[in-house]
Amino acid sequence: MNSFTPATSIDGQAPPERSSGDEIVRLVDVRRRFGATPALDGISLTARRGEIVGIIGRSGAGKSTLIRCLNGLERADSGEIHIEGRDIARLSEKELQPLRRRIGMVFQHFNLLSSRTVEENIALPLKIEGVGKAERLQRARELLELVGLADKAKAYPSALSGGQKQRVGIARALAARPAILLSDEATSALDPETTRSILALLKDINRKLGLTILLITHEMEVIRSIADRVAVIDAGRIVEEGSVWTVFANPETEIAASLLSGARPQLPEHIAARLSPSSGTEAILSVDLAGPAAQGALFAELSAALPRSFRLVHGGIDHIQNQPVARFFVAVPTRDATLPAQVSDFLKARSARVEVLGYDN
Ligand SMILES: Nc1ncnc2c1ncn2[C@@H]1O[C@H](COP(=O)(O)OP(=O)(O)OP(=O)(O)O)[C@@H](O)[C@H]1O
Repeated sequence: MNSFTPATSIDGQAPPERSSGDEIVRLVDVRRRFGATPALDGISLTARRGEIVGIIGRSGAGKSTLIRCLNGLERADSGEIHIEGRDIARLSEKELQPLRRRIGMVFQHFNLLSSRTVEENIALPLKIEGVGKAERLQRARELLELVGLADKAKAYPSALSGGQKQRVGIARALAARPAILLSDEATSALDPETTRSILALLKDINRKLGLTILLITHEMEVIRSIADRVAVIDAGRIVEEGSVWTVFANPETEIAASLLSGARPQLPEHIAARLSPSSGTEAILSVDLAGPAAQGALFAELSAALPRSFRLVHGGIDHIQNQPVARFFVAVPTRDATLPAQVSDFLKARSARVEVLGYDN
């Protein structure tokens, strides 16, 4: 794990406290159309200071358009885009410049300049701002320390691994002390282990600097690891939004459930393939539980109340944002035709979501 200098040595101040009115980003009914395609079809979203908000959607959902509207590279057709209280939709190109510096961008393919050293890459945004050489190199060294690459200041990007390049990309994004870090698929080009270390770095930076992070991704695992809140975007609309653990526990839309499919237990394929919709010796039930409901001895109680009423087929308990999120698949014998309904009623009375998926023999 990397060692970090405290926030005070980076920004000269402690991370700010989060309060309910502390909105850094506020989008109100943002629309952007390309010909007949509504790329953004009325997006409303907020991010508070110090919050990590994940925005997830499939290819073509509107994520890139949303990013370009947020950083002022694209103009929305209508709606409001407030960054730290200022509506950028109403600003001229000149007025936009200083506001753009409030948003640090981290890219999927790092976008480092191969002809510049690591410290020069990090210092570049400050050079463009006219900051003196000594000051910007000092800042670059602080940031290299923060991202765990103090020994790579004089290296060129070609000598770095993908994970190290992304650390440099993150350091560069922080150079101008932004209020928001906009991460555009920052881990999509990295292997799983490097992904974990980059996500851990983003989380540490978020905690230590109190930085707001917007995490744009198509991977639920990324959201699961570090986001506080998630917004699911589809066809230019936010179709679902909530704290990460509640969306994982109870996805309300098909698109969210489908994006989640790799990140939570599914009925094994070979069992799913042979299920009959109407009859069999066992009913196969999915059982979803989360939060306080997942903390009790549910299956022990079920066993005591209805002996030999089920067997566990698959599943487990995850912990997301320190909340238990459980998903099990159970097989209930149908020799007593009322047993599946009895089991289902017992579990539902204890706040489980239960669905009969089909019948097996
Ligand atoms: N410049 C453009 N001209 C025409 N259509 C566009 C343009 N930019 C985006 N679109 C369309 O708008 C919709 C949203 O595209 P966008 O690139 O924002 O999606 P995305 O979620 O970022 O997808 P991906 O993950 O593949 O990058 C798509 O239907 C896309 O074809």
